[in-house]
Amino acid sequence: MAHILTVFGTGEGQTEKIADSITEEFRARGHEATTVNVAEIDSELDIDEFDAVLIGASVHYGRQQKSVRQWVKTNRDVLVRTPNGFFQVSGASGAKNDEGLAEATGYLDKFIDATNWQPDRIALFGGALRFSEYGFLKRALLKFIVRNQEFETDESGDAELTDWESVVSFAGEFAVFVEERLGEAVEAD
Ligand SMILES: Cc1cc2nc3c(=O)[nH]c(=O)nc-3n(C[C@H](O)[C@H](O)[C@H](O)COP(=O)(O)O)c2cc1C
Repeated sequence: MAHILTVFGTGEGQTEKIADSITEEFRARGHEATTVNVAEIDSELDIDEFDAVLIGASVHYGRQQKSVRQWVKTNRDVLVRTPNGFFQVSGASGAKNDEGLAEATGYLDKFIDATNWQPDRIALFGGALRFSEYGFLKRALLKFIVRNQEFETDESGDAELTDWESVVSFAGEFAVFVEERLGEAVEAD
């Protein structure tokens, strides 16, 4: 059994929902999982005590949370010698076309450049567009950002672009990668 740390940044909670789903899958596979919001992280948390580290961040105005970038930079030395992964949540990844993928990959490349960290495993997930919960300015800006995107909305005009099956399968693949790196065989339930 591995102890996997997941650290995530979130603006409106979608990345937390995704981190929770990943955590559930780690536990279902017999691993211990600790999941923390980077904004609430305990300064005493010692990442050396974990067997693997997964980082998650969402994209707002073209960038991931500064606090996530900062945390990665601070912990980079330990991170690179621990099995690690990164998942990014964005509106662009919810677009099922090449432009969306190119945009999401562009955000990721900037993150890798800024942190000087090349994650072992990477996933790009679509986020959620909760227009009904934003104020006027935020709603207008987000509508502009996703203007070329097609998506289905619910009765309040919101859209969840997250493919939950991909989230669970990434969690499973990451768990297997960690097991292999640790040379352990963990029996799935
Ligand atoms: C103010 C705002 C700005 C956003 N900017 C972008 C953006 O530049 N590119 C993009 O692909 N998605 C953008 N999004 C979509 C978010 O990535 C998406 O809503 C995601 O689910 C947010 O995750 P979170 O709730 O964990 O913060 C933006 C969303 C908001 C609310």
